[in-house]
Amino acid sequence: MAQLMMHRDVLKGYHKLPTKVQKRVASFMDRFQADPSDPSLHVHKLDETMVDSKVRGANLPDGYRAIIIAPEKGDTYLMVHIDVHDKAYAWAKNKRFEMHPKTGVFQVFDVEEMQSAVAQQPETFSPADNYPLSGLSHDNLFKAGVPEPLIPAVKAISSDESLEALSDYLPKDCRDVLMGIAAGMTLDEALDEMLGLDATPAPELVPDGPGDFTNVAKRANFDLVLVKGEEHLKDILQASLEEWRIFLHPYQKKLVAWETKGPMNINGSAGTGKTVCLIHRAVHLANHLDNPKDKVLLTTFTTNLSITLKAYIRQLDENAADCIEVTNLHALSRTICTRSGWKGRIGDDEDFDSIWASIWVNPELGQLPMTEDEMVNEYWQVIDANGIDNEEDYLTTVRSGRPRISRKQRRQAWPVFRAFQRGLKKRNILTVEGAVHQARLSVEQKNFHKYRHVLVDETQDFSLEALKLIRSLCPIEEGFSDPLCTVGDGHQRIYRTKIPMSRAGIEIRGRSRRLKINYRTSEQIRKYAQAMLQGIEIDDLDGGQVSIAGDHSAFKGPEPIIAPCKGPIEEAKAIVAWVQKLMKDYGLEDYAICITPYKPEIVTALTDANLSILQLKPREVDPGKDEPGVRLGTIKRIKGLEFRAIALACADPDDPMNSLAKAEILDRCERYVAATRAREHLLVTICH
Ligand SMILES: Nc1ncnc2c1ncn2[C@@H]1O[C@H](COP(=O)(O)OP(=O)(O)OP(=O)(O)O)[C@@H](O)[C@H]1O
Repeated sequence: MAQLMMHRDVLKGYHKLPTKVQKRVASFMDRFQADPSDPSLHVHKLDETMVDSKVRGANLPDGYRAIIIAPEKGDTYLMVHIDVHDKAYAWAKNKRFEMHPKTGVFQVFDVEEMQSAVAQQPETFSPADNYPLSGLSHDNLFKAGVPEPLIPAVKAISSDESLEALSDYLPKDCRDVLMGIAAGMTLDEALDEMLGLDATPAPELVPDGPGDFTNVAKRANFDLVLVKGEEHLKDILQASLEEWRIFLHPYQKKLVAWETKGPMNINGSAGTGKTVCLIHRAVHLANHLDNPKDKVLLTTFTTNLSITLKAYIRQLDENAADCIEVTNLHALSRTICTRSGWKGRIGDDEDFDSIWASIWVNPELGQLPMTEDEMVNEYWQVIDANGIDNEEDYLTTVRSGRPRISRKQRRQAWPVFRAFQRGLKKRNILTVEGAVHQARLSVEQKNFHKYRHVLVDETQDFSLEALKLIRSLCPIEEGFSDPLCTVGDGHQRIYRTKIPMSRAGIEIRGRSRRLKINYRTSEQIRKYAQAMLQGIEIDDLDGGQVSIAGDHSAFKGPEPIIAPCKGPIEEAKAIVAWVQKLMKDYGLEDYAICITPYKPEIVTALTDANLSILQLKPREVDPGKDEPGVRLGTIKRIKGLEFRAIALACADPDDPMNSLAKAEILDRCERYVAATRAREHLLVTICH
């Protein structure tokens, strides 16, 4: 029986096709797979007009045509395009559709188009000295996945500008590998890190010639999915096509199924598909559980993200979802404490203020080594965050990122901290971190079970205690495979200073991998956001530094707009004008636009302009297209969300955006997080 694979672009454009065409394509699937030569399907050769003789046309209603690529070997066919007759054939005319004989990746390319792009390169692109791509031989370019007919054109690339300009004409796999090499990787490193491919792929992964599409699904495939029939097509398309469910990058696929003996880590800048990887991995592990009683834990730092993940897991695989517990760290800690017999509650600011107040008025309070405010800060940042409950641990703890204090000062401070902890105990309350600490002790004392697999998102924001809790919940001592997978990004740490995972006994050395292709944000916004953190050493979550070499976005877009404004009224006006332009000129819906942080002047100006608004509340899901309104949210609230357009309202003279070099690292990272929520459009208002 024949197989029919569909291209990502066909599926992406499916809902825009006339209903009659959609219906015919759906019924076509089953009939074609039963007999591709069935004359009622009207599939015909187009030899004379097409550069590639494998191209076939299939008649659809209303003058539409599907472009189908027939194999030269095997019986796997590819449906790669649908449009009205003339447009469909014009699209296919000069293209070639081939499996790369070395990398085994399916590629679509147009030699003529590439050659004319090379000829039209501006003279301002002067060749760089010792440009890494210039040194590559014909054979190595072929090994890098460049299609043979494009090699002469690629040999003409001699600067980053030229690579960037020609990247739109290269198949994306070889674009990614070439970008890796241009950023300083060796060819083998680039194949591994940009594509997830071994330098010498296993023989079964290499096609038997460029026209052999057999086993495409098992290879490093970006864009093709095997559609088993009409029902399967419906399932793939659901309400709208969610590309992340169907089309993983080959490197993401590799990480999803990577079998490890110990904890593994995935890092990558914002928007590189870490969470997508984690969701797929959770489902993959749930589908391979040996014991039906075993459970997978998927946890996050923020409540908002855990709500989103729960929905995504169900969307991906209903059955697997039953074996996956999705919860955020604090809810998890509370559950463990309660199930282990604790009957208290988590305190709030009022409780804590009243305990501190009782300490400051105690006549026996000795001399303080710092101000009261500094003492309170020290408690939350050091004692609470590290789960310290005795003086010796406080004297020896590493206080990274905190102002220096002597051992004598620590000794003087400890009785105050002990008094605070006694105050908590007397009232039978825990701090949030205290609950994490109690939870860890409960698990270590075997009052709560371990999970078969644990997966963690937003690990960069976990405290040492939280990391220790995670460590205690996964079966590392038992020697089970894939005990823990952590995901995080040092660029996005907005709650605390860095803590190497090894300090919590989580050893990821040799099992840490980095994703480099940004799917969310245009290249222009990615570069702008990255520059906001220039000069800051970004860690790999384990005490090392990350390299952003080779990082790039999957698509391009307009440059971010920087608007200097004199005061909040002018800022609000600039934002309203920008929102109106996006809606009028780019057809953006109001719910696809978000303003952060927001101020009363902005709310008034939007309302006066008859624009509806929706304030994003903590712990409530963004209703998306179901509820209109320009979104307004704090930076912390919009972490984990994404929008087609973001306005970062930073015109207040005190906003860190106006003096980035002097700003606190956490503030800079917050602004990085906000900017990278934007897919296509970014407006930044700054102080004039
Ligand atoms: N293989 C893929 N194909 C298409 N889209 C993808 C793919 N992987 C991820 N995406 C999309 O890219 C966006 C970012 O993905 P994701 O949230 O997983 O990234 P992330 O690295 O976790 O981001 P952040 O750290 O900023 O939260 C999402 O819209 C997601 O659907």
